[in-house]
Amino acid sequence: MTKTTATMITPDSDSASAPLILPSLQIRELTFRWQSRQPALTFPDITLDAGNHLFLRGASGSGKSTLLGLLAGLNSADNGEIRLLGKSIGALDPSARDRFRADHIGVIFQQFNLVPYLTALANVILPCQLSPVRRDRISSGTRTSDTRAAIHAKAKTLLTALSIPRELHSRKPTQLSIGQQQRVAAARALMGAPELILADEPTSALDSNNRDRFMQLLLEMAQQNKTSVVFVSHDPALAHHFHHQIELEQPSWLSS
Ligand SMILES: Nc1ncnc2c1ncn2[C@@H]1O[C@H](COP(=O)(O)OP(=O)(O)OP(=O)(O)O)[C@@H](O)[C@H]1O
Repeated sequence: MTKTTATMITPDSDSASAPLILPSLQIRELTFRWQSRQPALTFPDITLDAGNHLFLRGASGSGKSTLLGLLAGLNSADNGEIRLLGKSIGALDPSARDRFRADHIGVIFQQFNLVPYLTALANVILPCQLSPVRRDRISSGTRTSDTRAAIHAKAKTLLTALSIPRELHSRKPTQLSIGQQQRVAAARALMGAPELILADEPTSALDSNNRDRFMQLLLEMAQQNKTSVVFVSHDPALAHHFHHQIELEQPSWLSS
């Protein structure tokens, strides 16, 4: 594991010398201001290669969730650039950004954001209903011509691999424990093998045994899919699971 504060930015994807495998994530000179009178949050330059896993930590208020929101395209940067899979997301209009997120990014939120009226299985299938790209990745990787059956089978396999037994697949999220809800959220993020998973403190409600087991399962499955992971937590005990780590510094106006 290396502690990374900044790495080299690779050439523009549009140029003739662009590498065949683009980094999952490139950030350059990024700043964001929640309110016009508030000083800007500034973020280190980062390059994360495809399939690598990055642990993003820092004190409360250092901007971890803000950065994840910028990467997910939920907010737009004031300055600087974010490239995901070689594409500058600031150049996309809001609907193209939503489409890009649905096709290429799995998100695990702090509160999991499972749809309460859908079963665990239906929650996991959801990304394939929102994205033909993720749907096609599953149907092209199977021998059956029945896409719906292939998607259901994949969702069940993922849930089972994440230790959600079959008898719980038809339960609604409120009928599951916090740890089970979290693993359903992880299965949903992994569905259709997105190139990047963004996870915001999904282990904060777990004891240390369940936390370590969850980390192992999530990162093993991401590795199988060659999915990059950016994982936010304030807990340094998780750092050893990752290829790289970055610590965000608390803004001086918060520490004074
Ligand atoms: N919606 C918002 N409106 C205004 N300011 C905000 C908003 N969200 C966050 N901030 C401010 O931006 C800064 C960074 O917040 P952020 O939530 O990104 O930090 P964090 O590192 O994720 O913190 P924590 O570990 O406590 O979750 C903080 O000073 C916070 O008060």
